[in-house]
Amino acid sequence: MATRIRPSSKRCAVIGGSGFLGRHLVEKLLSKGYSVSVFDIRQSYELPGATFHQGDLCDKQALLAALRDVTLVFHCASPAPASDDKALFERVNIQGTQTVIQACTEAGVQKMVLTSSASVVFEGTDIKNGSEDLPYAEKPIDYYTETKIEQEKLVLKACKPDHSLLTVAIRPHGIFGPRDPQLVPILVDTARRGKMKFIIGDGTNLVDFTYVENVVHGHILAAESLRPESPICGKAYHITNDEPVRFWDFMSDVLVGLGYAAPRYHLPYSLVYGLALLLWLVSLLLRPLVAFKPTFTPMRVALAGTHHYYSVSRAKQDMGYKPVVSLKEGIKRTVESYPHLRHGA
Ligand SMILES: NC(=O)C1=CN([C@@H]2O[C@H](COP(=O)(O)OP(=O)(O)OC[C@H]3O[C@@H](n4cnc5c(N)ncnc54)[C@H](O)[C@@H]3O)[C@@H](O)[C@H]2O)C=CC1
Ligand SMILES: CC(C)CCC[C@@H](C)[C@H]1CC[C@H]2C3=C(CC[C@]12C)[C@@]1(C)CCC(=O)C[C@@H]1CC3
Repeated sequence: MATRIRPSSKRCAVIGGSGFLGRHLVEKLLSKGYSVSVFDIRQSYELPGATFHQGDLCDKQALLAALRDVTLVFHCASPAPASDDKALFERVNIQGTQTVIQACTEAGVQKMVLTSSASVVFEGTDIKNGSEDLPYAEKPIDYYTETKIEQEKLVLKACKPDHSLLTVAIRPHGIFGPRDPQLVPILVDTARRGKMKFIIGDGTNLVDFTYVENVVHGHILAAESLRPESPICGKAYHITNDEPVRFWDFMSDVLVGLGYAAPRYHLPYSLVYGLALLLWLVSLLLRPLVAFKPTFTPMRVALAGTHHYYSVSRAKQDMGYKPVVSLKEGIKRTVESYPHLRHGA
């Protein structure tokens, strides 16, 4: 009689593994002895121990090929928030995530860890030490957030009481670190265009920025804690640096570290928000004729001018989470990793 080989519990898949967070996750998993199947619409690197599967996560057959013998799936794929493309967000984050869940079920995957976002509860107004009990945003600040909410609901609902599939969602906030394609490059681009002179509001608003290795650590802890009897099944967890910082101090540290001047002049929050909203509406109306993307979108202004930091007590209690890299060290490593973005480079 043929014996069925049990898939190894150290064989996992990272959907979105070519991205910023995905690649850091793949590297850490490999260093911990996992073998990794990387699934993404693009291949951005090669690594021993990682097998690449290029495909769209909306394509179940392509996913099934990548999930063969896999027991654990990390789903960290999403279109970039800056794409501002409603149809794309819906197709990838909602329908695509449904397809990922179906593929996991058909392939016999036992555990799934979703990268959600702390922004699923953010409506553009202050959140101070917010817990996971806050309700989902009724008026999310953009399409990206709207679809991240639906995505998280789908994944948490897919957690099966018969334990055939266990799921958990990680909600990071403001991820930064080497190879980040968003935060530092946008900041530097804005500074190079002479637009980082202003502080939106009084500059005292506290925000979470999370070093990428802490986000990776939270994901792996969640995966390794996900067992039928575990309290984390079907739940969402904030993962941050647990060191809320003034938004404008963080921006200034990165800018000054790279040789640029820190912003100095204050502008009233409501004025900048109103202007950003107006500009966004104009860009929407003109979209068929000219494509221009404002730097100061209403979403970025809201993120830059309000308090939004989150409690990680639940992750500490249920999975023993503790950040592994401090904010200061994270900023240092990040600044050092971008020599080409230094002033004058
Ligand atoms: N960067 C941040 O500050 C935060 C990010 N997140 C979440 O973390 C996750 C990872 O984000 P990042 O690494 O920053 O983004 P990223 O853009 O670097 O990575 C996303 C990856 O998903 C892939 N992808 C997109 N559509 C796909 C599709 N249809 N099929 C297969 N692959 C597809 C992309 O090619 C890319 O490699 C996302 O789910 C994002 O929503 C959550 C909170 C904060
Ligand atoms: C032009 C400046 C006012 C701001 C430049 C920095 C911003 C590009 C970033 C500051 C906070 C970041 C952030 C995200 C993207 C990059 C920033 C807006 C997210 C929207 C990424 C996706 C998420 O899930 C939430 C993040 C919140 C913080």
